[in-house]
Amino acid sequence: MANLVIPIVDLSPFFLGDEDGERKAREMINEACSRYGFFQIVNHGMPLDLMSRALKLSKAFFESPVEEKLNCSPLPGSPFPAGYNRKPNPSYEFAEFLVMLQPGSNFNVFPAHRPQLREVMGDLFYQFAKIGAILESILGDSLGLPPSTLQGFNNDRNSDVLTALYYLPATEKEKMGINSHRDVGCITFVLQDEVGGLEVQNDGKWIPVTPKKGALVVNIGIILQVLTNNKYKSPNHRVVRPNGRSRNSFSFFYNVSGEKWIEPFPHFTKQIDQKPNYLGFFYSDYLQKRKENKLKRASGLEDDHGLSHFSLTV
Ligand SMILES: O=C(O)CCC(=O)C(=O)O
Ligand SMILES: [Fe+2]
Repeated sequence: MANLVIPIVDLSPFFLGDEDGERKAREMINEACSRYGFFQIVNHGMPLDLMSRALKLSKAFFESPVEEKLNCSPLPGSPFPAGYNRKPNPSYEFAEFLVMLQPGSNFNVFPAHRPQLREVMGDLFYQFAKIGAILESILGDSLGLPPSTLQGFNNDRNSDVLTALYYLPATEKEKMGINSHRDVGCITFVLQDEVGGLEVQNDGKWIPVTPKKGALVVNIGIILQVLTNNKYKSPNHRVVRPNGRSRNSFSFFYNVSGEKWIEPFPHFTKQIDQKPNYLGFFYSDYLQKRKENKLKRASGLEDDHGLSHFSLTV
């Protein structure tokens, strides 16, 4: 059986105004989102030296003494765990992460004597948000939506989140970095180092998302799956920790705000005579359901990512 490979899409036609190239890239993206919900992009506009500097600086932070890292613990009263977090050990998964909200948020916590890390994450945040806007417009066109439909819907950038992640090498007993999950939000971008370990589920099989220098991984979030009435998939993915090496990565969640009402766009329901697969819901209600389900998962009960609560088809 042929090995399944997550497609790599060259975005340069969109910067060069090459219409034929744009059309081909859109077709590839449309196919990738319908089939896998995952693809990689190259020539996306993010400076390559920023990408490698960011990976280097975050690795140095995670490899610093634990007291230094704990000094960056989330502030009391923070609505979101901005700052340094680690999963309790032993746990069913293992990763350490540093969460950043919008640059300028009073809840952001960075190591005081690593100003370069703050700066590089600020730059990364800005670049990811820029690519998010570009990609959102490309996705809207791939989906055949009227211009600016997605941008008009998702026009508040205050809920975007950047996370630096660090995975220790696998041990004899444990090799899961992040368990199988689907991402919240609209679009997730991942910048991974060269080590590997990210996998996406397709037809019950786990497919590696092989690192490619200079590439960013794009992953469809649950909200886009609902808005497109399942035309685009938000797939399960996980990180398996490598043997003998640590791994580091960044994820950027191009999110929607909690007050947003989410329901399938009419373009994918009544305009094409299809029944909606989901009830409408406020995004914050979905996040609450997801949290409850995560607690169930931690205690070994089944997890359904909170979405089945709003599903009309299961
Ligand atoms: O570290 C990675 O490659 C991906 C992490 C991930 O899936 C997430 O942050 O949601
Ligand atoms: Fe994820």
